[in-house]
Amino acid sequence: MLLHSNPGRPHSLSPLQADRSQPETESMAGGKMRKQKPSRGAAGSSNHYQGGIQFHKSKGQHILKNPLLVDSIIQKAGINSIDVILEIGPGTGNLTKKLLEARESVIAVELDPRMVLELQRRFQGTPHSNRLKLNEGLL
Ligand SMILES: C[S@@+](CC[C@H](N)C(=O)[O-])C[C@H]1O[C@@H](n2cnc3c(N)ncnc32)[C@H](O)[C@@H]1O
Repeated sequence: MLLHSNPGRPHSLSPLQADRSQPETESMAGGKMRKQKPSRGAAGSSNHYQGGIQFHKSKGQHILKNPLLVDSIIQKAGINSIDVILEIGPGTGNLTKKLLEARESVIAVELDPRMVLELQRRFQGTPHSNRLKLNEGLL
């Protein structure tokens, strides 16, 4: 979910909702995608993998695959460079990356420590890292 601080126009947009119109998603994180056979968890929810991370649908871990969809989310959110974005659940950071490239300041809160690690790996030492505040936790 994406929230941004535009005083005149409070707005939220859920990538999860946007994603449902797309086929099953699973790619595009920092490295190359390794395709593996999906498995079924004990609760019956299917999981899938990307770059060695197993995603849990029960936690809403549907990763944005299509860069055009990411662009469209950013465009529809109507954000601009003076906004501070609160991104709830950045996952592996595909949307985060585009936001940072668009010179946005991002506060990202992610409940899954594995994703937090992936985000740290992905953004640490990049030119954008000073505009990203990463927090592990539940919102
Ligand atoms: C749809 S995925 C993120 C997709 C991501 N935006 C992308 O660009 O690929 C949702 C993420 O939100 C996290 N999440 C779910 N509920 C949360 C909560 N209440 N607080 C923080 N993170 C949460 C999940 O662990 C998951 O990584």
